Amino acid sequence: MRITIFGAGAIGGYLAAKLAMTGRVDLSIMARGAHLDAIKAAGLRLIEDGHESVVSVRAAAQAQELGVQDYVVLALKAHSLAPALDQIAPLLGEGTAVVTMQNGVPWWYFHKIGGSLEGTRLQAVDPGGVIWDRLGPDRVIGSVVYPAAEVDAPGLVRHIEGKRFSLGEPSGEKSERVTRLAAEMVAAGLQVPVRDDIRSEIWVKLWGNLSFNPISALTGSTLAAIAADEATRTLARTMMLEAQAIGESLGVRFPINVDRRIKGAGDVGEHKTSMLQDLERGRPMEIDALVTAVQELGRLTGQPTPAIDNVLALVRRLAIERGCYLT
Ligand SMILES: NC(=O)C1=CN([C@@H]2O[C@H](COP(=O)(O)OP(=O)(O)OC[C@H]3O[C@@H](n4cnc5c(N)ncnc54)[C@H](OP(=O)(O)O)[C@@H]3O)[C@@H](O)[C@H]2O)C=CC1
Ligand SMILES: CC(C)(CO)C(=O)C(=O)O
Repeated sequence: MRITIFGAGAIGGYLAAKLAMTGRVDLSIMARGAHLDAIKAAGLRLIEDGHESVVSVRAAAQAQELGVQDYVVLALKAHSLAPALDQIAPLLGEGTAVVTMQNGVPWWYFHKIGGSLEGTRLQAVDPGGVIWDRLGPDRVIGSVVYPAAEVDAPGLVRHIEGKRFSLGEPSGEKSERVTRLAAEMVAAGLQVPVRDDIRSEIWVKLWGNLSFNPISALTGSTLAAIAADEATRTLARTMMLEAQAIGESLGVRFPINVDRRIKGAGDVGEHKTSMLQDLERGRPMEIDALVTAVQELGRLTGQPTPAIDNVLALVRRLAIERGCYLT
């Protein structure tokens, strides 16, 4: 099985190291800059459970060096995907599956959903529909990423916690391609449930991200602090209820209530969200996939989003001022 992980940063690097350790798959990664140089020179290093491992993995800057794959795992930040399309193209053959491992609303959301919105392209995550046109939604396997990881230094990934990567076809079908990939990831020690309704799980993760992430970036607060402060907790809750109405109007089943989801986010503790970390490091923030896309879904479904609109206006402005917003 030929697998390329495109964007082997925190999550892609963690997954690559775990898969490489099994020796069961023909694995490659696409990386760039000092990270690529370090992996080529000394292997991919992973710190997990206090133990450092080094794995040898084929690493490339140009997809032509790797050729057509069975699976391409996209572990880029959402805003990095459109600029990478030319680089991804040589990896794709007729039967190549593409696994999208991004937080937020995925660009393929309205593929095989049925109903009047079938085939709708989301401008917030796929301006002009170029990702849809170039990758093709039929290739897609969706996912929800639960592990937390960071790149500590070029070539060095630190796993923080979590081993679950849920997978699911947009159609809900338990296809051979999704079950085969899940089996390889399970063999690598990961927890990989195959879902028949991946969109509902995307929403539960998104629920926290669309509210806690921008509030944390605006306030500099951790998840625990936002959940403990009555005013910020109420703001997060209001945003989440707006999002829940949108999701439910799209047929999503929320398996838990909003207060349980807030408690779950708060229980993560004194942890800075990825959006706050990106702001502090001067890196592009995933605002459009996590927040703007939800606003767009609100417009599409006729659901009002006043709290989301206000927080989005502020966090986008902050990101522009700090040079952390990619348009
Ligand atoms: N980190 C985490 O704990 C979690 C992350 N997620 C989600 O997973 C996704 C990935 O996040 P994360 O792993 O943190 O992101 P990272 O920034 O750590 O990794 C992305 C990697 O892709 C590389 N990249 C981007 N464009 C290209 C390109 N054209 N060619 C080669 N390499 C490229 C980046 O390089 P460069 O650094 O040079 O830009 C970087 O190494 C995001 O959607 C995130 O929200 C979800 C759950 C937890
Ligand atoms: C920690 C968490 C769950 C915040 O909602 C997250 O996914 C992120 O930081 O992006």
